[in-house]
Amino acid sequence: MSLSDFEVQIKRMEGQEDILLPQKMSAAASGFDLHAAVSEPVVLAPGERKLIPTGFALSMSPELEAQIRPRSGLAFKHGITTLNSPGTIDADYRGEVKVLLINHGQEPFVIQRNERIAQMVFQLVPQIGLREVTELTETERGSGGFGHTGR
Ligand SMILES: O=c1ccn([C@H]2C[C@H](O)[C@@H](COP(=O)(O)OP(=O)(O)OP(=O)(O)O)O2)c(=O)[nH]1
Ligand SMILES: [Mg+2]
Repeated sequence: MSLSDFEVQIKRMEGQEDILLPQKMSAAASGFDLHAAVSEPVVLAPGERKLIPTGFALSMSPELEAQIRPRSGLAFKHGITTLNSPGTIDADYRGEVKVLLINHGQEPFVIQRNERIAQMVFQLVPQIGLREVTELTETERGSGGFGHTGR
């Protein structure tokens, strides 16, 4: 199997010639790190959320999706995470990819242009057909959930 089984097209937004494109930081990293395409430094106050542009848009085949996930280092050190984690980039979305960051930390956090703010992981999406029925198959678990097997 080749190293790139799928080609995803990426297009810079206008005026973003200097923005770093998503980048894998190690050979087998699962995510491409995403860079902030802010025109000037952006401050996230404690508790504040902001939509941060990345400077690019994507085109991929319908069998794929991209997930926007937090970087654990930012989460651990600064309480910075993605609010809608994992964010969903639909295969047919052609707008700019954006990252919804929230500051769960105690200190203001400054985002600089081209800083790595999140990561993007591509996933296969099985094509599912939903079929309505009146009876579901029986299982041992049945409707037990939400901790019914204990803590
Ligand atoms: O973190 C994210 C999440 C979403 N999107 C873009 C791509 C995605 O395809 C689109 C819609 O996202 P989603 O389906 O999560 O949001 P929605 O509230 O259901 O909006 P819509 O009604 O447009 O589907 O917004 C991003 O750029 N970043
Ligand atoms: Mg949606």
